[in-house]
Formats: sequence, C-alpha cells, structure tokens
Amino acid sequence: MRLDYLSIFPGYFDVLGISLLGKAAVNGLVDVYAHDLRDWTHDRHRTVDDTPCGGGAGMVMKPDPWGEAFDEIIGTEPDPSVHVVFPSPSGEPFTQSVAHDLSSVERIVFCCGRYEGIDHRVIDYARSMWTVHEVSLGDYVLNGGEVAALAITEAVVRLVPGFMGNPQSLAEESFSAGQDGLLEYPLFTRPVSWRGLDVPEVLMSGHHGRIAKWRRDESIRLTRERRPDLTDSDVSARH
Ligand SMILES: CC(C)N1CCN(Cc2ccc(Cn3ccc4ccc(-c5n[nH]c(N)c5C#N)cc43)cc2)CC1
Repeated sequence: MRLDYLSIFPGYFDVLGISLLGKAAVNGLVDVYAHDLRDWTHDRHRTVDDTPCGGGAGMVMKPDPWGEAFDEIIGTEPDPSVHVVFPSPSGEPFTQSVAHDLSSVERIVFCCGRYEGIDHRVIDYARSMWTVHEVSLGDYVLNGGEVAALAITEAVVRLVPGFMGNPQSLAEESFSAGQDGLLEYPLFTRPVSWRGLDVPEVLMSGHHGRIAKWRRDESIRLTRERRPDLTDSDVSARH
C-alpha cells in the first residue's frame, strides 16, 4: 500500500515513522510519502490561499497548486484504483466500514486542507479522475485535515493483512462486524486486587461460559448506556 499526503504542514506525517506504522513501513507493507503543497506554487510568497468568491470570512485554498501536485504525484490519466481522501467538516462520517474498504486499496492520497477549506473544483476534478472520499471524523472542528488524515491512516493500516501481530484482536473490537456493533466489555489484568479494587470474580473463575456471558452482558449494558444509537430495535430485542 502506498500512502501520499499533500499538506502545507508535511511535518505532521513524520510521526508515521514511529511504532507500528514504522514497522509496517520497514516491512514494506506500507510506503509513506509526505509532500509540501507549497512546492507547487510559483510566487515569492509560495501562496496557497485567496479570499472566497462571493465574500465571507477567512481564506480558501487555491486550486492551482493542488492540480499541479496531482499531475506530478498521481498523474494526468483517470485511474479509479487510486483513492483520494479529503478530510472535511462537511464530509460523510468516517466509519470502521470505510476503514475496512480502504484497507484493501493499493494507493491512497490524502489531501489535507487548511483555512476554510479547498476550492471545490479541486474535489470535482479529483472525482473526475479517481475514487474520492470526502470524510469527516466527527462533529467537532479541527483546524485542518492533517490530524484527521493521521487518524484515518491508523484505522486503515491496522486492518491491512500482516500488519497486526494478532489478527484475532481485530475480530473482537468494537465497531467490527463480529460484535453485533456493540461496545467492548471492560478489560482487566493482574494484580487481581489493586488499591482496594478487585477484578470481577467471574473473570477469575475459569468458567468460560460464564465469562462469555458476563462479557456479553457488559457490552450490552455499556452500549445501551453510552451509545443507544448503536442499538437498533432488532439488536435490543435480541439482547
Ligand atoms: C460560514 C463559514 C465562514 N464557516 C467557515 C467554517 N466552516 C467550518 C470549518 C471549520 C474548520 C475548518 C478548518 N479545516 C480546513 C480543512 C479541514 C479539514 C477537516 C476539518 C475537520 N474539522 N472537523 C472534522 N471532523 C474535520 C475532518 N475530517 C477541518 C478543516 C474548515 C471549515 C463552517 C462555515
């Protein structure tokens, strides 16, 4: 998998050389390339923004540098196998399902906007050339797309076959299909007693059936309390 990042702050992506992502890069599972959008400007100030047409607050990212960067980094021929991700506050929700879909893609280009956003023609042009995902991490406001691109990267790359040491741990996670969309149960490890707080006895019983039931009940309880949106009527009826 090749990952490209276009940003006026390419240094954000230095972190991808650390920890698991670093290992994936070393193992050749993932190739990471960060690019400074200003390298495709031609004025002395390396200008990437301008005032919004029609007025309004803030600045908008000019289309020209993006187009020239696309030409050099991706190419000038349409190729639907290239997936271009635009993090955006007005994007579709980024979900585990989208992460799963992207984990089997060979090439992803992340376009990280700043200011009030990117001239919409850039996204329209990208849609005419590649497979585009305009996605939002959630209903809160970031200053740009870089942090979102990092989060999306981690969610996607950890699903790439061969990346995680223990693929079984992926199967038991929240939001993965295998858990009926329920939140994960509480986790415990040694010591059994810690600052007057004990591990639930059932988990030390060695009775696998009771343990499985306790975990399921806890997942249902937590999901009903914290994420009623995840419990549809069918799921509620089943539990
Ligand atoms: C009326 C008019 C003046 N308002 C102007 C501000 N608009 C919202 C607005 C707010 C901040 C930014 C900053 N920004 C630039 C690129 C960019 C990419 C992603 C995100 C982002 N924020 N939150 C997420 N979950 C995101 C994701 N993924 C934020 C970004 C861009 C846009 C709302 C309308």
